[in-house]
Amino acid sequence: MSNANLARAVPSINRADSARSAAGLNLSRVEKSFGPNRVLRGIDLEIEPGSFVAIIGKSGCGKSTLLRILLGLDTPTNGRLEFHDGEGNSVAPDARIVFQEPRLLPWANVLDNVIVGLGSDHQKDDARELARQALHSVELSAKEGDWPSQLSGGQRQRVALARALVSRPGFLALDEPLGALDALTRISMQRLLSEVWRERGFTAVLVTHDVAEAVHLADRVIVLEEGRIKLDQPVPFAHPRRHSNPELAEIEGRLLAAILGD
Ligand SMILES: Nc1ncnc2c1ncn2[C@@H]1O[C@H](COP(=O)(O)OP(=O)(O)OP(=O)(O)O)[C@@H](O)[C@H]1O
Repeated sequence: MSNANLARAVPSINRADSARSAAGLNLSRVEKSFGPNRVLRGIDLEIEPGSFVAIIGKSGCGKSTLLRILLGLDTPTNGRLEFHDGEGNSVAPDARIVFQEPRLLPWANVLDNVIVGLGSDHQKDDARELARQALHSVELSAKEGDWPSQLSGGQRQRVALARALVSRPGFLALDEPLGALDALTRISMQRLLSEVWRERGFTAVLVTHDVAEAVHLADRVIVLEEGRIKLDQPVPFAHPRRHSNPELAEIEGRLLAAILGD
């Protein structure tokens, strides 16, 4: 069973309405240079629809550059990438991103901040309903009328997650989304992120510096080194995962050794 199918086999959460829109992605010999600086040096990567992939590696190895290319925010110098539906059909990119900083509008309340994620082509009532569903997914329904300044850091980041999810994207990029949170909030956000991913069924690509977080959330962890894939490590365990699982710790050790070159 593939990792994505293994995740889908978890019975407790219904993915039915969302898995149909999950997008897969193929990258073929993707390279990126900034002047003489060769940042990505030939990335071949297949990401299955509905899977959760984490990208880790030392600072400056090209993680954010790769994520920007996946999202179409930057173009590769060479190579190609293609979103697909898992059945051989190309699909238009339908991707959203969550950054380390929540980037909320300070003059809009929580509900309106989430509605922003829909763009302008929705009826008002429809938009409010979709935003309420997204807030429910991140367990923030009670705060819909609050201002961003009234929220904790973790709550602000949950609003940012709801804003990214409100349009039900098939592909979600996460660029260190939990990096600014304290350790305990971070752990509870990891649990929430895992639940939301299983509930909504999008494809997730997470850039993180936290190896334990990568192993806790992802089906597969990619170690980048100097713009190349050094290790492509499956994490073949069903969700939800316990942080204390010794098998996860073993994979974590393997990943750390790859990053540090031990
Ligand atoms: N717009 C840009 N113009 C020039 N160089 C860039 C640009 N964006 C990234 N780089 C360079 O690309 C390299 C990789 O940067 P990137 O942000 O992808 O690394 P990273 O692995 O995400 O690092 P970190 O973990 O520190 O966030 C760095 O040498 C950086 O200076």
